[in-house]
Amino acid sequence: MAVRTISPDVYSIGAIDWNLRLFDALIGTPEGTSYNAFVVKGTGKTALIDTVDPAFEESLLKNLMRIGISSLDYIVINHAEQDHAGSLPLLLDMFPGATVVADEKCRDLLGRLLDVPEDRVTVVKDGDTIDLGGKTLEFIVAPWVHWPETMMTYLKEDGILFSCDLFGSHLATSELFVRDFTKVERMAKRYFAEIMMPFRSSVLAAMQKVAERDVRIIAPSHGPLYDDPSLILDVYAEWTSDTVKNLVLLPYVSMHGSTAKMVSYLTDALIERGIEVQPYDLSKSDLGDIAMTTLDAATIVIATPTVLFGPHPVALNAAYILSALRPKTKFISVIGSFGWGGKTVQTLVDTLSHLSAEVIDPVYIRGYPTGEDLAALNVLADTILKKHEGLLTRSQEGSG
Ligand SMILES: Cc1cc2nc3c(=O)[nH]c(=O)nc-3n(C[C@H](O)[C@H](O)[C@H](O)COP(=O)(O)O)c2cc1C
Repeated sequence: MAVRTISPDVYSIGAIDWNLRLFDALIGTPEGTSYNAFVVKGTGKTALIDTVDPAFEESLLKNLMRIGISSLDYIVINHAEQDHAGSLPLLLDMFPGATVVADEKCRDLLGRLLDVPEDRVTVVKDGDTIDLGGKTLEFIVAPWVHWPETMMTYLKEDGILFSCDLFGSHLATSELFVRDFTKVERMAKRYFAEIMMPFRSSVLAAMQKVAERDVRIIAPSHGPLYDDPSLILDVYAEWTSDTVKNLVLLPYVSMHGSTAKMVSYLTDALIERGIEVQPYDLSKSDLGDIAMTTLDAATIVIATPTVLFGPHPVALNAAYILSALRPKTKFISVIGSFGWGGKTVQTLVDTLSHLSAEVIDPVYIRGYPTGEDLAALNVLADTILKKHEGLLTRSQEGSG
Protein backbone atom coordinates (compact mmCIF):
# COMPACT_ATOMS: atom_id res chain seq x y z
CA MET A 1 0.00 0.00 0.00
CA ALA A 2 1.31 3.42 -0.93
CA VAL A 3 2.52 5.99 1.57
CA ARG A 4 1.05 9.44 0.97
CA THR A 5 2.17 12.77 2.41
CA ILE A 6 -0.65 14.82 3.93
CA SER A 7 1.48 17.78 4.98
CA PRO A 8 5.18 18.10 5.91
CA ASP A 9 6.12 15.21 8.24
CA VAL A 10 2.54 13.90 8.34
CA TYR A 11 1.90 10.70 6.40
CA SER A 12 -1.00 8.44 5.58
CA ILE A 13 0.30 4.87 5.87
CA GLY A 14 -2.87 2.78 6.25
CA ALA A 15 -4.32 0.07 4.04
CA ILE A 16 -6.95 0.01 1.30
CA ASP A 17 -9.23 -3.03 1.42
CA TRP A 18 -10.50 -3.05 -2.17
CA ASN A 19 -12.41 -6.31 -1.94
CA LEU A 20 -14.22 -6.20 1.38
CA ARG A 21 -17.94 -6.72 0.75
CA LEU A 22 -19.22 -7.32 4.28
CA PHE A 23 -18.04 -5.52 7.40
CA ASP A 24 -18.65 -6.74 10.96
CA ALA A 25 -20.53 -9.68 9.38
CA LEU A 26 -23.39 -7.20 9.03
CA ILE A 27 -22.76 -4.12 6.93
CA GLY A 28 -22.49 -4.34 3.16
CA THR A 29 -19.43 -2.55 1.78
CA PRO A 30 -20.08 -2.53 -1.97
CA GLU A 31 -17.10 -0.24 -2.58
CA GLY A 32 -14.61 -1.77 -0.12
CA THR A 33 -13.07 0.32 2.63
CA SER A 34 -9.79 1.57 4.02
CA TYR A 35 -8.19 1.40 7.44
CA ASN A 36 -6.43 4.73 7.77
CA ALA A 37 -3.35 5.10 9.95
CA PHE A 38 -1.14 8.16 10.17
CA VAL A 39 2.36 9.10 11.26
CA VAL A 40 3.27 12.49 12.68
CA LYS A 41 6.98 13.21 12.99
CA GLY A 42 8.03 15.99 15.33
CA THR A 43 11.57 17.21 15.76
CA GLY A 44 11.88 15.15 18.94
CA LYS A 45 9.31 12.39 18.83
CA THR A 46 7.21 10.37 16.46
CA ALA A 47 3.62 9.21 16.86
CA LEU A 48 1.56 6.67 14.98
CA ILE A 49 -2.14 7.49 15.02
CA ASP A 50 -4.28 4.35 14.87
CA THR A 51 -3.28 1.05 13.28
CA VAL A 52 -5.00 -1.13 10.68
CA ASP A 53 -7.07 -4.29 10.57
CA PRO A 54 -4.75 -7.18 11.54
CA ALA A 55 -5.12 -8.67 8.05
CA PHE A 56 -3.06 -5.71 6.82
CA GLU A 57 -0.53 -5.40 9.65
CA GLU A 58 2.38 -6.45 7.46
CA SER A 59 1.70 -3.63 5.03
CA LEU A 60 1.59 -1.19 7.94
CA LEU A 61 5.01 -2.35 9.11
CA LYS A 62 6.40 -2.00 5.60
CA ASN A 63 5.05 1.52 5.34
CA LEU A 64 6.66 2.46 8.64
CA MET A 65 9.96 1.21 7.21
CA ARG A 66 9.42 3.10 3.96
CA ILE A 67 9.30 6.39 5.81
CA GLY A 68 12.36 5.48 7.86
CA ILE A 69 10.68 4.77 11.19
CA SER A 70 12.90 2.55 13.32
CA SER A 71 11.34 3.53 16.61
CA LEU A 72 7.98 4.90 17.70
CA ASP A 73 7.45 7.00 20.80
CA TYR A 74 3.65 6.99 20.83
CA ILE A 75 0.88 4.92 19.33
CA VAL A 76 -2.32 6.91 19.68
CA ILE A 77 -5.42 4.72 19.70
CA ASN A 78 -8.57 6.71 19.00
CA HIS A 79 -10.82 3.65 19.04
CA ALA A 80 -10.31 0.12 20.39
CA GLU A 81 -12.23 -1.66 17.62
CA GLN A 82 -10.07 -4.25 15.92
CA ASP A 83 -10.14 -2.66 12.47
CA HIS A 84 -8.19 0.26 13.96
CA ALA A 85 -6.42 -1.18 16.99
CA GLY A 86 -6.03 -4.79 15.87
CA SER A 87 -2.39 -4.47 14.82
CA LEU A 88 -1.42 -3.03 18.19
CA PRO A 89 -0.15 -6.29 19.78
CA LEU A 90 2.32 -6.80 16.91
CA LEU A 91 3.41 -3.16 17.00
CA LEU A 92 3.99 -3.31 20.75
CA ASP A 93 6.29 -6.29 20.17
CA MET A 94 8.10 -4.58 17.31
CA PHE A 95 8.46 -1.25 19.13
CA PRO A 96 9.12 -2.07 22.80
CA GLY A 97 9.78 1.59 23.63
CA ALA A 98 6.42 2.78 22.30
CA THR A 99 3.73 4.04 24.67
CA VAL A 100 0.06 3.64 23.78
CA VAL A 101 -1.93 6.86 24.20
CA ALA A 102 -5.64 6.33 24.83
CA ASP A 103 -8.47 7.50 27.06
CA GLU A 104 -9.35 5.53 30.16
CA LYS A 105 -12.23 3.56 28.66
CA CYS A 106 -10.09 2.71 25.68
CA ARG A 107 -7.29 1.40 27.92
CA ASP A 108 -9.82 -0.90 29.56
CA LEU A 109 -11.16 -2.17 26.22
CA LEU A 110 -7.65 -2.63 24.78
CA GLY A 111 -6.86 -4.86 27.74
CA ARG A 112 -10.05 -6.88 27.30
CA LEU A 113 -10.11 -7.14 23.52
CA LEU A 114 -6.44 -7.26 22.61
CA ASP A 115 -4.69 -8.16 25.85
CA VAL A 116 -2.73 -4.90 25.83
CA PRO A 117 -0.93 -4.56 29.20
CA GLU A 118 -2.08 -1.57 31.27
CA ASP A 119 1.49 -0.45 31.89
CA ARG A 120 2.01 0.15 28.18
CA VAL A 121 -0.84 2.70 28.11
CA THR A 122 -0.70 6.38 29.03
CA VAL A 123 -4.21 7.61 29.76
CA VAL A 124 -5.19 11.03 28.40
CA LYS A 125 -8.21 13.21 29.17
CA ASP A 126 -10.15 15.61 27.00
CA GLY A 127 -7.91 18.55 26.05
CA ASP A 128 -4.60 16.92 27.06
CA THR A 129 -1.71 17.50 24.67
CA ILE A 130 1.57 15.85 23.73
CA ASP A 131 4.37 17.89 22.18
CA LEU A 132 6.34 15.94 19.58
CA GLY A 133 8.59 18.94 18.85
CA GLY A 134 6.93 21.50 16.60
CA LYS A 135 3.91 19.21 16.31
CA THR A 136 1.33 19.23 19.10
CA LEU A 137 -1.28 16.52 19.42
CA GLU A 138 -4.43 17.46 21.32
CA PHE A 139 -6.83 14.70 22.37
CA ILE A 140 -10.53 15.31 22.02
CA VAL A 141 -12.58 12.74 23.86
CA ALA A 142 -15.73 11.91 21.88
CA PRO A 143 -17.63 9.20 23.76
CA TRP A 144 -20.26 7.25 21.83
CA VAL A 145 -19.17 8.48 18.48
CA HIS A 146 -19.46 4.81 17.76
CA TRP A 147 -18.20 3.15 20.98
CA PRO A 148 -17.97 4.52 24.56
CA GLU A 149 -14.20 5.01 24.36
CA THR A 150 -13.88 6.90 21.08
CA MET A 151 -11.66 9.95 20.84
CA MET A 152 -10.22 12.20 18.14
CA THR A 153 -6.74 13.64 17.81
CA TYR A 154 -6.06 17.17 16.59
CA LEU A 155 -2.69 18.19 15.19
CA LYS A 156 -2.66 21.87 16.10
CA GLU A 157 0.07 23.31 13.90
CA ASP A 158 -1.25 21.69 10.72
CA GLY A 159 -4.97 22.01 11.57
CA ILE A 160 -5.49 18.28 10.94
CA LEU A 161 -8.27 16.46 12.77
CA PHE A 162 -7.79 12.69 12.94
CA SER A 163 -11.48 12.16 13.48
CA CYS A 164 -11.61 8.39 13.98
CA ASP A 165 -14.88 6.92 12.64
CA LEU A 166 -16.57 10.32 12.63
CA PHE A 167 -16.89 11.62 9.04
CA GLY A 168 -15.76 8.23 7.70
CA SER A 169 -16.94 6.29 4.67
CA HIS A 170 -16.51 2.70 3.61
CA LEU A 171 -14.89 3.50 0.30
CA ALA A 172 -11.73 2.08 -1.24
CA THR A 173 -10.24 4.79 -3.45
CA SER A 174 -6.78 5.70 -4.67
CA GLU A 175 -7.53 9.36 -3.94
CA LEU A 176 -6.06 10.61 -0.69
CA PHE A 177 -8.37 13.64 -0.60
CA VAL A 178 -12.00 13.77 -1.71
CA ARG A 179 -12.24 15.12 -5.25
CA ASP A 180 -15.64 13.85 -6.43
CA PHE A 181 -17.85 14.57 -3.45
CA THR A 182 -21.04 13.38 -5.13
CA LYS A 183 -19.64 9.82 -5.11
CA VAL A 184 -18.14 10.06 -1.64
CA GLU A 185 -21.25 11.71 -0.19
CA ARG A 186 -23.33 8.61 -0.91
CA MET A 187 -20.85 6.36 0.88
CA ALA A 188 -20.45 8.84 3.74
CA LYS A 189 -24.24 9.01 4.10
CA ARG A 190 -24.50 5.25 4.13
CA TYR A 191 -21.76 5.12 6.76
CA PHE A 192 -23.52 7.77 8.85
CA ALA A 193 -26.84 5.89 8.64
CA GLU A 194 -25.33 2.54 9.57
CA ILE A 195 -22.75 3.58 12.16
CA MET A 196 -23.44 7.08 13.51
CA MET A 197 -27.22 7.49 13.35
CA PRO A 198 -27.90 5.73 16.68
CA PHE A 199 -25.53 8.21 18.36
CA ARG A 200 -26.82 11.45 16.86
CA SER A 201 -26.62 13.49 20.07
CA SER A 202 -23.03 12.33 20.74
CA VAL A 203 -22.11 13.18 17.16
CA LEU A 204 -23.54 16.67 17.65
CA ALA A 205 -21.47 17.12 20.83
CA ALA A 206 -18.33 16.01 18.97
CA MET A 207 -19.11 18.35 16.08
CA GLN A 208 -19.33 21.23 18.55
CA LYS A 209 -15.77 20.41 19.67
CA VAL A 210 -14.66 20.32 16.03
CA ALA A 211 -16.25 23.74 15.41
CA GLU A 212 -14.20 25.22 18.26
CA ARG A 213 -10.95 24.41 16.45
CA ASP A 214 -9.27 25.61 13.28
CA VAL A 215 -9.68 22.39 11.30
CA ARG A 216 -8.20 22.58 7.81
CA ILE A 217 -8.03 18.87 7.06
CA ILE A 218 -10.30 16.09 8.30
CA ALA A 219 -8.65 12.67 8.28
CA PRO A 220 -11.17 9.97 9.23
CA SER A 221 -10.20 6.38 9.89
CA HIS A 222 -12.15 5.02 6.89
CA GLY A 223 -12.34 6.45 3.39
CA PRO A 224 -10.76 9.52 1.81
CA LEU A 225 -9.65 12.68 3.65
CA TYR A 226 -11.16 16.15 3.32
CA ASP A 227 -8.96 19.15 2.56
CA ASP A 228 -12.20 21.11 2.33
CA PRO A 229 -13.84 20.16 5.66
CA SER A 230 -16.99 22.13 4.85
CA LEU A 231 -18.01 19.41 2.38
CA ILE A 232 -18.55 16.83 5.09
CA LEU A 233 -19.41 19.24 7.91
CA ASP A 234 -22.32 20.69 5.91
CA VAL A 235 -23.90 17.32 5.17
CA TYR A 236 -23.38 16.17 8.75
CA ALA A 237 -25.22 19.30 9.93
CA GLU A 238 -28.19 18.15 7.86
CA TRP A 239 -27.97 14.47 8.83
CA THR A 240 -27.77 15.21 12.55
CA SER A 241 -30.67 17.69 12.42
CA ASP A 242 -34.25 16.74 13.29
CA THR A 243 -35.39 17.49 9.77
CA VAL A 244 -37.09 14.76 7.76
CA LYS A 245 -38.38 14.81 4.21
CA ASN A 246 -41.81 14.24 2.68
CA LEU A 247 -40.72 10.65 2.10
CA VAL A 248 -42.12 7.22 2.96
CA LEU A 249 -39.80 4.24 3.33
CA LEU A 250 -41.69 1.09 2.39
CA PRO A 251 -39.72 -2.11 3.10
CA TYR A 252 -41.75 -5.17 2.18
CA VAL A 253 -41.81 -8.90 1.73
CA SER A 254 -44.48 -11.02 0.09
CA MET A 255 -44.65 -14.76 -0.51
CA HIS A 256 -47.68 -15.06 -2.78
CA GLY A 257 -48.42 -11.54 -3.99
CA SER A 258 -51.11 -10.20 -1.63
CA THR A 259 -48.81 -7.90 0.33
CA ALA A 260 -46.97 -7.01 -2.89
CA LYS A 261 -50.28 -5.86 -4.42
CA MET A 262 -50.90 -3.64 -1.38
CA VAL A 263 -47.40 -2.19 -1.63
CA SER A 264 -47.85 -1.41 -5.29
CA TYR A 265 -51.22 0.24 -4.64
CA LEU A 266 -49.96 2.29 -1.70
CA THR A 267 -46.87 3.35 -3.66
CA ASP A 268 -49.08 4.79 -6.41
CA ALA A 269 -51.47 6.36 -3.90
CA LEU A 270 -48.55 8.17 -2.23
CA ILE A 271 -47.11 9.31 -5.54
CA GLU A 272 -50.52 10.68 -6.57
CA ARG A 273 -50.54 12.74 -3.38
CA GLY A 274 -47.10 14.23 -4.09
CA ILE A 275 -45.34 12.13 -1.44
CA GLU A 276 -41.96 10.68 -2.28
CA VAL A 277 -41.90 6.91 -1.67
CA GLN A 278 -39.14 4.32 -1.71
CA PRO A 279 -40.30 0.68 -1.69
CA TYR A 280 -37.66 -1.99 -1.03
CA ASP A 281 -38.27 -5.68 -1.63
CA LEU A 282 -36.51 -7.07 1.44
CA SER A 283 -35.72 -10.34 -0.29
CA LYS A 284 -33.51 -8.46 -2.76
CA SER A 285 -32.48 -5.20 -1.12
CA ASP A 286 -29.38 -4.09 0.68
CA LEU A 287 -29.93 -3.01 4.27
CA GLY A 288 -27.41 -0.18 3.78
CA ASP A 289 -29.65 1.41 1.14
CA ILE A 290 -32.63 1.05 3.44
CA ALA A 291 -30.70 2.56 6.36
CA MET A 292 -29.73 5.52 4.18
CA THR A 293 -33.36 6.15 3.27
CA THR A 294 -34.41 6.10 6.93
CA LEU A 295 -32.19 9.11 7.44
CA ASP A 296 -34.63 11.20 5.39
CA ALA A 297 -37.96 9.41 5.69
CA ALA A 298 -40.71 11.07 7.74
CA THR A 299 -42.63 7.78 7.69
CA ILE A 300 -41.79 4.09 7.64
CA VAL A 301 -44.49 1.62 6.53
CA ILE A 302 -43.46 -2.02 6.93
CA ALA A 303 -45.32 -4.47 4.73
CA THR A 304 -45.37 -8.17 5.55
CA PRO A 305 -47.60 -11.23 5.48
CA THR A 306 -48.15 -13.26 8.64
CA VAL A 307 -45.88 -16.30 8.92
CA LEU A 308 -46.12 -18.63 11.90
CA PHE A 309 -48.28 -16.15 13.83
CA GLY A 310 -45.94 -13.20 13.41
CA PRO A 311 -44.22 -11.03 10.80
CA HIS A 312 -42.23 -12.72 8.07
CA PRO A 313 -38.75 -13.10 9.67
CA VAL A 314 -37.18 -10.94 6.98
CA ALA A 315 -39.53 -8.08 7.90
CA LEU A 316 -38.89 -8.62 11.61
CA ASN A 317 -35.15 -8.48 11.02
CA ALA A 318 -35.53 -5.21 9.09
CA ALA A 319 -37.73 -3.75 11.84
CA TYR A 320 -35.20 -4.77 14.49
CA ILE A 321 -32.33 -3.13 12.64
CA LEU A 322 -34.31 0.02 11.82
CA SER A 323 -35.26 0.32 15.45
CA ALA A 324 -31.64 -0.13 16.62
CA LEU A 325 -30.45 2.54 14.18
CA ARG A 326 -32.84 5.03 15.78
CA PRO A 327 -33.67 7.19 12.77
CA LYS A 328 -35.55 10.45 13.26
CA THR A 329 -38.66 8.98 11.57
CA LYS A 330 -41.84 10.57 12.93
CA PHE A 331 -44.55 8.08 11.87
CA ILE A 332 -44.77 4.34 11.42
CA SER A 333 -47.41 1.97 10.11
CA VAL A 334 -47.83 -1.63 9.03
CA ILE A 335 -49.64 -3.12 6.06
CA GLY A 336 -49.98 -6.70 4.87
CA SER A 337 -52.00 -9.84 4.63
CA PHE A 338 -52.78 -12.83 6.84
CA GLY A 339 -54.64 -16.10 6.42
CA TRP A 340 -56.18 -16.92 9.78
CA GLY A 341 -54.57 -14.98 12.62
CA GLY A 342 -51.45 -13.91 14.52
CA LYS A 343 -49.73 -11.01 16.26
CA THR A 344 -47.89 -9.47 13.32
CA VAL A 345 -48.91 -5.84 13.80
CA GLN A 346 -48.29 -5.78 17.56
CA THR A 347 -44.92 -7.52 17.20
CA LEU A 348 -43.75 -4.96 14.63
CA VAL A 349 -45.06 -1.97 16.57
CA ASP A 350 -43.32 -3.27 19.71
CA THR A 351 -40.08 -3.84 17.78
CA LEU A 352 -40.17 -0.29 16.42
CA SER A 353 -40.98 1.25 19.81
CA HIS A 354 -37.44 2.70 20.17
CA LEU A 355 -38.27 5.17 17.45
CA SER A 356 -40.83 7.04 19.60
CA ALA A 357 -42.75 7.52 16.37
CA GLU A 358 -46.51 7.97 16.17
CA VAL A 359 -48.28 4.83 14.95
CA ILE A 360 -50.69 5.46 12.07
CA ASP A 361 -53.57 2.94 11.88
CA PRO A 362 -52.30 -0.19 10.11
CA VAL A 363 -54.09 -1.77 7.16
CA TYR A 364 -53.82 -5.46 7.89
CA ILE A 365 -56.18 -7.56 5.80
CA ARG A 366 -57.18 -11.17 5.26
CA GLY A 367 -56.10 -12.79 1.98
CA TYR A 368 -55.81 -10.96 -1.34
CA PRO A 369 -56.79 -7.27 -1.12
CA THR A 370 -60.38 -6.42 -2.11
CA GLY A 371 -61.67 -3.04 -3.30
CA GLU A 372 -62.49 -2.21 0.32
CA ASP A 373 -58.92 -3.02 1.39
CA LEU A 374 -57.51 -0.82 -1.34
CA ALA A 375 -59.81 1.99 -0.21
CA ALA A 376 -58.31 1.60 3.26
CA LEU A 377 -54.88 2.13 1.71
CA ASN A 378 -56.17 5.40 0.20
CA VAL A 379 -57.18 6.47 3.69
CA LEU A 380 -53.69 5.55 4.93
CA ALA A 381 -52.12 7.64 2.14
CA ASP A 382 -54.42 10.57 3.04
CA THR A 383 -53.42 10.29 6.69
CA ILE A 384 -49.72 10.22 5.83
CA LEU A 385 -50.20 13.31 3.65
CA LYS A 386 -51.91 15.18 6.52
CA LYS A 387 -49.19 14.14 8.98
CA HIS A 388 -46.42 15.26 6.61
CA GLU A 389 -48.17 18.58 5.95
CA GLY A 390 -48.42 19.06 9.71
CA LEU A 391 -44.66 18.52 10.04
CA LEU A 392 -43.95 21.05 7.30
CA THR A 393 -46.20 23.63 8.95
CA ARG A 394 -44.51 23.09 12.31
CA SER A 395 -41.02 23.42 10.83
CA GLN A 396 -42.05 26.62 8.99
CA GLU A 397 -43.47 28.04 12.23
CA GLY A 398 -40.23 27.04 13.96
CA SER A 399 -38.09 28.86 11.41
CA GLY A 400 -40.44 31.87 11.13
C1 LIG B 1 -45.17 -20.69 5.68
C2 LIG B 1 -46.44 -19.95 5.91
C3 LIG B 1 -46.88 -19.72 7.18
C4 LIG B 1 -48.05 -19.00 7.43
N1 LIG B 1 -48.44 -18.77 8.70
C5 LIG B 1 -49.55 -18.03 8.92
C6 LIG B 1 -49.99 -17.73 10.25
O1 LIG B 1 -49.37 -18.14 11.23
N2 LIG B 1 -51.09 -16.98 10.42
C7 LIG B 1 -51.79 -16.51 9.36
O2 LIG B 1 -52.78 -15.81 9.55
N3 LIG B 1 -51.44 -16.81 8.10
C8 LIG B 1 -50.35 -17.55 7.84
N4 LIG B 1 -49.96 -17.83 6.56
C9 LIG B 1 -50.81 -17.37 5.46
C10 LIG B 1 -50.34 -16.07 4.86
O3 LIG B 1 -50.21 -15.07 5.84
C11 LIG B 1 -51.37 -15.60 3.83
O4 LIG B 1 -51.42 -16.56 2.80
C12 LIG B 1 -51.05 -14.24 3.24
O5 LIG B 1 -52.13 -13.82 2.45
C13 LIG B 1 -49.77 -14.29 2.39
O6 LIG B 1 -49.48 -13.01 1.95
P1 LIG B 1 -48.48 -12.80 0.69
O7 LIG B 1 -49.25 -13.21 -0.52
O8 LIG B 1 -48.15 -11.36 0.68
O9 LIG B 1 -47.32 -13.69 0.90
C14 LIG B 1 -48.80 -18.53 6.33
C15 LIG B 1 -48.36 -18.78 5.03
C16 LIG B 1 -47.19 -19.48 4.82
C17 LIG B 1 -46.73 -19.72 3.41
